[in-house]
Amino acid sequence: MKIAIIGKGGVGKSTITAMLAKSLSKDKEVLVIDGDESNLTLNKFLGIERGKEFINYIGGREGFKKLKRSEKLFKNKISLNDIKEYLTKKDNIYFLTIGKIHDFGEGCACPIGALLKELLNNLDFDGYTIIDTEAGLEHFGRGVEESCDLIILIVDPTLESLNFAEKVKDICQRLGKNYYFIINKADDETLKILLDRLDKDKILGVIKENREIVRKCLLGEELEPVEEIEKIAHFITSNSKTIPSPNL
Ligand SMILES: Nc1ncnc2c1ncn2[C@@H]1O[C@H](COP(=O)(O)OP(=O)(O)OP(=O)(O)O)[C@@H](O)[C@H]1O
Repeated sequence: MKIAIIGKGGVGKSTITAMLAKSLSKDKEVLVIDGDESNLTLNKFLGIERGKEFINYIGGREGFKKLKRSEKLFKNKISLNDIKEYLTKKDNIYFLTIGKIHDFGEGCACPIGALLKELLNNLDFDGYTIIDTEAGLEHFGRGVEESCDLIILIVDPTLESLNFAEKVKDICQRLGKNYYFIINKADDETLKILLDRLDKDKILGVIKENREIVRKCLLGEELEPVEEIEKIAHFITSNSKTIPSPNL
């Protein structure tokens, strides 16, 4: 099962990816894919070393430029064994980083998005794959979610997140993709407003504003799943073959 974690900048995508991965890994192996070209914290939240960037598999940016437009990046299915030199692992969790922007004038993130999409389309892995996407909606434009089974939008208490939720609902319904929201960082007052504005049957869970998460994130420490994440993971594991479809 492939799960894309999406949302505007800073809503808690990496935080929730890490906690959800830990929780789901009690059920099956998990592959966490860092598809965000700028953020360098996800592996820390998982307590895993960062491995070699997967973009090197196709010869880096230079290799990507040499590919013909119509050329498929992968001719066959890709197993974890095929890409093992790029993976790091701890307990039941594998970690893969697609690529990062390292330098001024290096170029856009298109190769990273294209590689991620092709990898997901060809991935042969029986566990849970969780993709921490870059902030914003560009990944939809690139078709990264093409092969994802579930899209989880992280919503924080901002108007921008609510607008984002409308757009995601519209795109997912047109694509026939299963989508849910997780509300993050809300307090009692803002939660009431969010619950009023979002489709209730699409809310997977609510993670309240949590000072311990703030402290651990600031220190770059490993995160342990909060109770609400355990409940969300339980919902996913017990519905993994039949996650209810959106009302199209
Ligand atoms: N439940 C929470 N309560 C309070 N603060 C939180 C919570 N979840 C996340 N945060 C704070 O939000 C910050 C940003 O989280 P995170 O890096 O996961 O966001 P992101 O959406 O992945 O960001 P980016 O868009 O930059 O990739 C964290 O460093 C943490 O301080």
